[in-house]
Amino acid sequence: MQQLRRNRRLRTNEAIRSLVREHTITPHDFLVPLFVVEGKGIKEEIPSMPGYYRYSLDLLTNEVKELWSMGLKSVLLFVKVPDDLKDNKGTEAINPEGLMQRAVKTVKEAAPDILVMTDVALDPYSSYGHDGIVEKGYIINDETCKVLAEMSLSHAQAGADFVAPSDMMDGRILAIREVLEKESFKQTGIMSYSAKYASAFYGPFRDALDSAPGFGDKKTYQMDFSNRDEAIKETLMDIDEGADIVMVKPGLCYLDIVRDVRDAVDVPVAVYQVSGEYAMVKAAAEKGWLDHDTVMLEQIMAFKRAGAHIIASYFAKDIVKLLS
Ligand SMILES: NCC(=O)CCC(=O)O
Ligand SMILES: [Mg+2]
Repeated sequence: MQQLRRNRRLRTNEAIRSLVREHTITPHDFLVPLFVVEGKGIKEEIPSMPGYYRYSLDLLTNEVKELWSMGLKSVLLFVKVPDDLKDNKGTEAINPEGLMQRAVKTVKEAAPDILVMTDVALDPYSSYGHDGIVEKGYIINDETCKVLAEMSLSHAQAGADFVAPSDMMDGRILAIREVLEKESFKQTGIMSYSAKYASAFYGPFRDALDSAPGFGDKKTYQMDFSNRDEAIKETLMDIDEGADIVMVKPGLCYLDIVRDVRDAVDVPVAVYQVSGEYAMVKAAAEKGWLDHDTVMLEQIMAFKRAGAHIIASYFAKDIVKLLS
């Protein structure tokens, strides 16, 4: 029989390949994580994240302007808190003059139309390096939610457009939503880290913020990486509690979860390509074992294919430079 269908006709050259391409990457896909420190004139490279930096507020301004000029219109802020300001309750997290609150204002001054999201979790503020208040070695849930709600309100008052709770306490989305509604921050959004797994891929990030847990691990609140169905339960509960955007984290090992969530929900889905994923590519490329740019592109495209609407990635600038 004569062969009538030949799939390779659609791969003949770049023109036809681009004509039939199912997914594309644009600067609008990205949420750019930014690490902020106290001080002046600081742009320090994170040792386990080559090419990624912590900025003091004065230098953050230039970075934000550059992102904006590249078409990167959304940032996600993290702060590195000095040790002497850490305690069990994360008191510094709700200081209206705290580093996060000042960072929000700095970013908005540098680029007034940029979308500012703030990390909401106690770990950078916790003397134990945990995402909640510790009592007898256990991270207590409901008391922690109250602090997270106060913290979210404080970020909204500083000008944050979205708060992004990354802690995995039960019921924190509802606690945050109620406080924001009551205090007339009805327009402030919540991007929930809904399905966040207890992962060793967060290692370099904990170096970046000096936020590694001082005892134990995070398995009593973050998800077990053996579980798939549980991600849907977590995600649907957060949507019921008022989450505007949901997230799966980490990224590459969890593409099945990204697709499951995308098929199950009617809100935008974000994925977080975490520090360890970034570090692996950088390290292999440095050794000459992988081609940095094509591997980076292939991974980012995998997130789009899996169904992510939003990609939080340390590669955002690299990608935009490569595509332009
Ligand atoms: N809440 C942020 C993290 O837990 C870690 C992110 C990363 O490893 O990039
Ligand atoms: Mg949950």
